[in-house]
Amino acid sequence: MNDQIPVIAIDGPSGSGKGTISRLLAQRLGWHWLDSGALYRLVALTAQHAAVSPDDAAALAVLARQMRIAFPVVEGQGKVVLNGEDVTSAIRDEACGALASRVAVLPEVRDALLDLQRRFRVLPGLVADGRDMGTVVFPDAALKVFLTASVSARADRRWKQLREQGVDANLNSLYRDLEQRDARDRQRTVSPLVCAADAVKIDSTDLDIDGVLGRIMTLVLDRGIAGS
Ligand SMILES: Nc1ncnc2c1ncn2[C@@H]1O[C@H](COP(=O)(O)OP(=O)(O)OP(=O)(O)O)[C@@H](O)[C@H]1O
Ligand SMILES: Nc1ccn([C@H]2C[C@H](O)[C@@H](COP(=O)(O)O)O2)c(=O)n1
Repeated sequence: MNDQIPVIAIDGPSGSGKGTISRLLAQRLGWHWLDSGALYRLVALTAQHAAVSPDDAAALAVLARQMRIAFPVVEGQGKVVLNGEDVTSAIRDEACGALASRVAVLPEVRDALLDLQRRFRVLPGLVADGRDMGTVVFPDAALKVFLTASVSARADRRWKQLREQGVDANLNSLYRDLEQRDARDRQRTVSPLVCAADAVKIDSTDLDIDGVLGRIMTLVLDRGIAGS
């Protein structure tokens, strides 16, 4: 039974910093990391490659179950490999994120990814980030964090992130995209983005990355979830 293996669930809206914080936290603890959003992005990319409609729930679920995924670390960089192809950059573009948000509303797709996500729970522990880590996938997580930030702060961060990658993005359209994505993630009927009743809410609007990480590490140590 792997329910003895500790999980820290970090949920929140797009751009709140879940991925950055979870990766750093997993590194700090020496635990595994699950970026569940990457799985939905991989379904979206697979659907695009196979010319499957984002509304064809049954076909998408079949694709989701057939995906061969690996997360190797190459020269210190985490990579995402889908059916033998390096798709690390391809899954990160805004169009793929928007399509992922669409396929993620489908219960058949969510169901197809459930066991896959739970298989990441291996010793010594797992930091899992997404929208429903604390509510659906790991409801028994030792610590649940709901990370938020204002839409303006998130749009600004995304704009800077894209600029660093050499992508010329428009701040207003990023703001609108985030609002749309938030609405879809919060309003879907299955596993909507909600703060679990037993989650600790952290608003990172006025906190830097070290500030957020420091707060979570304090919770981890106070609760005796990990040694250091
Ligand atoms: N507290 C913070 N202060 C400033 N910048 C931050 C903070 N947290 C994250 N960032 C930056 O914001 C950007 C978005 O963060 P990240 O990709 O981790 O968000 P996310 O919630 O995982 O988004 P998504 O759900 O869309 O994958 C990154 O460039 C990251 O470095
Ligand atoms: N546990 C999850 C993770 C992600 N999604 C959906 C919602 C997002 O719009 C999309 C991409 O996620 P991101 O990489 O931006 O974190 O996937 C979800 O529904 N449940």
